[in-house]
Amino acid sequence: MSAQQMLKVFVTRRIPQEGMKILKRAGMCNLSVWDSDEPVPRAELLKGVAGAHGLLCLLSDKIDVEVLDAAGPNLKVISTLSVGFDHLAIDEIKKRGIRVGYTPDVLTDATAELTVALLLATARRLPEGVEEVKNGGWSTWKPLWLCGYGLSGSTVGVIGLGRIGLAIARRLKPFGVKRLLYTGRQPKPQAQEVDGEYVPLDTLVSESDFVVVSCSLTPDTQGLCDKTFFSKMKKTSVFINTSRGAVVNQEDLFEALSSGQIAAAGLDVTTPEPLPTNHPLLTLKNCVVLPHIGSATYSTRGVMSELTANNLLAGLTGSEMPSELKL
Ligand SMILES: O=CC(=O)O
Repeated sequence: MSAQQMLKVFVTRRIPQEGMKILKRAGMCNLSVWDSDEPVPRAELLKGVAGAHGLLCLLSDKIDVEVLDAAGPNLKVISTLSVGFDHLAIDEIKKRGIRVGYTPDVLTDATAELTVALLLATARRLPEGVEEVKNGGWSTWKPLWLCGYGLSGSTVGVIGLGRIGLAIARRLKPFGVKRLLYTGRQPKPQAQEVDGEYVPLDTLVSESDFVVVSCSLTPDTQGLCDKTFFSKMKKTSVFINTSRGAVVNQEDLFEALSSGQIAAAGLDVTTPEPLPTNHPLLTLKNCVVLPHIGSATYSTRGVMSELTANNLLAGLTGSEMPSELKL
């Protein structure tokens, strides 16, 4: 391709080299990269995207009308290095005939694994235990010290039995889970594999010992876990969220945790991200907060970046994408 024919692509962050290699090797992109581990400032995003044919972005980049306008009519494809797409103004993107690539499947195992790790860490109070060892709080073996809750014989409720929800359920069942409840828009045939019982949300919330949120963020799920939701949970139950922070009303969660309405919470996602270090949730021993690392294994992030690059190239050439979001 001649220099004039090269297609302009803006990449909003330094991404794993696997993906960059694919983009460079394709020889059709005039690449402009925000070459940093930190998010691109809004002004730089608006500047960088101007005239672009392709945009490779992250879940922390809000791609709204302003960005689409700044890009202008050349923009053919947006490829996000994430399975979630709540950061994209989908209606507007669709209206403009822009295609969207995303990264389902390749991060399912890593995210499910992290969810299990967070659930166990929260339920068995691992961060508190580690802290006590370091600060001298470990005086002797005590029968009731640092007791938590176990999965064996428990009821687990999964909100959203999609790819990741099912992968979480599959991993939790062998711990001796007695009942596996789930909710969602409709019953899923694949729930059979984990003996999943499709129940109304209220039943799931009130009967589960562990409530695991694994749904996508939509207008229907925004703020779903609020005061009323937490008031229906058992006092001994544990709440886990590895989907999106905005599914939870954090003030109501703080109240539920600090009043003893629920036993504990483990969050890999918050609003905002990062959660300010003076946030009330961080003062609670029964709240374990992780910095949105669900898919963070070296290999998963490598494969995600490859898929993101291949989606982008397919969008630029008008061919079939490995993972296109149906708009
Ligand atoms: O949250 C992570 C993702 O959407 O990929």
